[in-house]
Amino acid sequence: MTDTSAARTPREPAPEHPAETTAQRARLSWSRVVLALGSNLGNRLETLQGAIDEIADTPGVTLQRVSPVYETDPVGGPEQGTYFNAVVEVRTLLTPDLILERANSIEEAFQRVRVERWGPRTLDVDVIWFEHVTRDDPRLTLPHPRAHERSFVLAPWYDIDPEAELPGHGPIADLLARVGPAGVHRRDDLELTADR
Ligand SMILES: Nc1ncnc2c1ncn2[C@@H]1O[C@H](COP(=O)(O)OP(=O)(O)OP(=O)(O)O)[C@@H](O)[C@H]1O
Ligand SMILES: Nc1nc2c(c(=O)[nH]1)N=C(CO)CN2
Repeated sequence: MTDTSAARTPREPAPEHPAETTAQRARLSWSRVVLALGSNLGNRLETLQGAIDEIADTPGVTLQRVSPVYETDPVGGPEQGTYFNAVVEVRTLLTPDLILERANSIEEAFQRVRVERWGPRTLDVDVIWFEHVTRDDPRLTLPHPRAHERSFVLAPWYDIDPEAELPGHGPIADLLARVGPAGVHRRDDLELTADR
């Protein structure tokens, strides 16, 4: 197929920046994205709320939905304390790479230190699903390569979007039924808020 993105017809508006192509401008549309948050060190609830506030403060990102909090048994890694997990849905103008960059910088703001794989952490922010995007890149795999088998992701996600589907794996309702409810407990006595 011929790439006609650089060819402009006389009726097409001039780019705002001389180097900006039609294709680049077309990318400025809102995408839905699901992010998963986890914490098992320090004040877990305060950390999750702080991360949500940072996400909401990100230019080009609007927070749509925040899940209930789940207390969950650690999966993998060394012996460690239980996690608080939650999921948020946002809409964004940012690219997947920029969303990952932002997720990593929010982790760093909460003194996340990478010591060992699946080890305890103050904050983990994973990109679970990015509308219309699948990719195999190890720096950013979409959807998240382990989301389909993680009840600590599926249970809170199901609460805010029971119809959601994971590309390549099917409806999250089916995935959640498959992994079962063991090790995840909804903490209805705790709340995260979208509007602070
Ligand atoms: N969808 C994704 N979301 C977040 N990080 C990803 C994703 N796909 C690939 N990565 C890469 O995975 C690397 C390790 O991420 P991280 O340290 O958060 O792993 P983890 O939380 O310990 O384990 P897991 O990847 O199983 O959730 C990151 O440097 C990141 O570049
Ligand atoms: N319960 C629970 N277990 C985990 C979690 C997590 O967020 N919750 N995150 C991990 C790496 O992303 C590994 N194991």
